[in-house]
Amino acid sequence: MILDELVRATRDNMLKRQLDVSLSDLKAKAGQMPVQINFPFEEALHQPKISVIAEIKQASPSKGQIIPVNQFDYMSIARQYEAARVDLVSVLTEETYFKGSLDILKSVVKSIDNPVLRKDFTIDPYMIYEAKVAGTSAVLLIVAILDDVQLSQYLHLADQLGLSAIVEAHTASEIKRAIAAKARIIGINNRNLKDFTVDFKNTARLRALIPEDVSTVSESGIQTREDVALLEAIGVNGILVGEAFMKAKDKIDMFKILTGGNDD
Ligand SMILES: O=P(O)(O)OC[C@@H](O)[C@@H](O)c1c[nH]c2ccccc12
Repeated sequence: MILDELVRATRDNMLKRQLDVSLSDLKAKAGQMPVQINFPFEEALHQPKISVIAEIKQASPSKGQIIPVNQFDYMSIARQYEAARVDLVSVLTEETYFKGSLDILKSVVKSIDNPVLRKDFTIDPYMIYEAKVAGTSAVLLIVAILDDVQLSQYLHLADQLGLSAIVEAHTASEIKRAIAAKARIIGINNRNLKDFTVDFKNTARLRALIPEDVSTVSESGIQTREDVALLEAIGVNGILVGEAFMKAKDKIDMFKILTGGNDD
C-alpha cells in the first residue's frame, strides 16, 4: 500500500535529519520561540466565507512532477499566493515522493505573512518540533497512520507549542477517531490514498458526522468553481487546493475563479 511506503520513506528521511539535529536541540530552540496563543491558523478558518488554503508542491505520488522543476520557484509562488490574498498556505515537506523539504518551508514562512501549514506524514514528535522551529502555525496529523494514543499525544504537543493541527480523515471511522481525540480542525481528504480516486460525495457524507464546533477543511481534487460551489453548499470552513494553483499561470486569477470573484 502506498501509505505504508510513504511512512517508511518519511521515517528514513527523519532518521537522517536526526543525525544533524537532535530532538533535544530542537526542544531547546522551540523553547526560545514565542507560543502563538491566538492560533492564527484556526482564526483564519473562522470566517463567514470559505477560507482558501493554497498549497506549494512540485510533485506527488499520484501526479508525478506537477510542474517542471525549473518553474518551481517557491518563493515567487508564495508571494503570488499572498498577493492573491489566499487565507492560508500549505507547504509539502515530504522529500522522496513530493520532493519537498524543510528548507522550502522555512523560506516560505520567512517571505509571507500568512499562517503556514507543514504538510507531511507526521509520525513522530520530532517532526512537530521541526514544524515549530520552522515558524509554522500548523501541522497535519493523518488518522490512518497513527494510533489513538499517538493522535491525542501529538494533538496535545501541538497545542502546547501553539500549533494548530489539521486531523485528516477519509472514512467514517477515522472521523470518529479524530473527534474522540478532540481535533479542532478535521480535514476530509476527497482523495482515497489507496487508489487515488477523488469523490466529493464521500465528503458530503462525512461532513454530516462532524459537530458544528469543529472546523472542517475539504482537501484534494478541487479544480473548478463548480467544485467549490458544491463544497460551499455542503458547508465547510476551508478548502485545500494544490494542483489547480500550481498549474495556474496566474494565481490571482485562479483564486478569483475558485471563489467566484469575491475577494473580501
Ligand atoms: O493537489 P490537490 O489535489 O489540490 O490536493 C492538495 C492536498 O489536499 C493534497 O496534497 C493532500 C491531502 N492530504 C495529503 C496528505 C499528505 C500529502 C498530500 C496531501
